[in-house]
Amino acid sequence: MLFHVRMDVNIPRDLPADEAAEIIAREKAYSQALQASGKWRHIWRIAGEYANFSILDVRDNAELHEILSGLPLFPFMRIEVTPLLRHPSSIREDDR
Ligand SMILES: O=C(O)C[C@H]1C=CC(=O)O1
Repeated sequence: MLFHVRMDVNIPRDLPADEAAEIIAREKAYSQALQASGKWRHIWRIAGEYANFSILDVRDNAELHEILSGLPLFPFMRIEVTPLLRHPSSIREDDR
């Protein structure tokens, strides 16, 4: 199942810089492992914002929730999820 996910990050200003850097480093490793697995198909920075648009390809809603709630930055994120399905005019056979 494909999902479009928007993640907006808001790290509190009073979080010590070294703690923030450590969380961001864990977030990067977590995201890159999921990208390598194929579950996190795309990630794009939204220009001018500390936010991204991502496409996740997961088994079901429960797996999506597990992945998103496991993000190291999850406590500092606002997340919006939009379910996707193949468009009848799509020529991409791998869209599903
Ligand atoms: O920077 C972001 O958009 C937040 C987050 C999502 C993946 C990642 O590596 O960082």
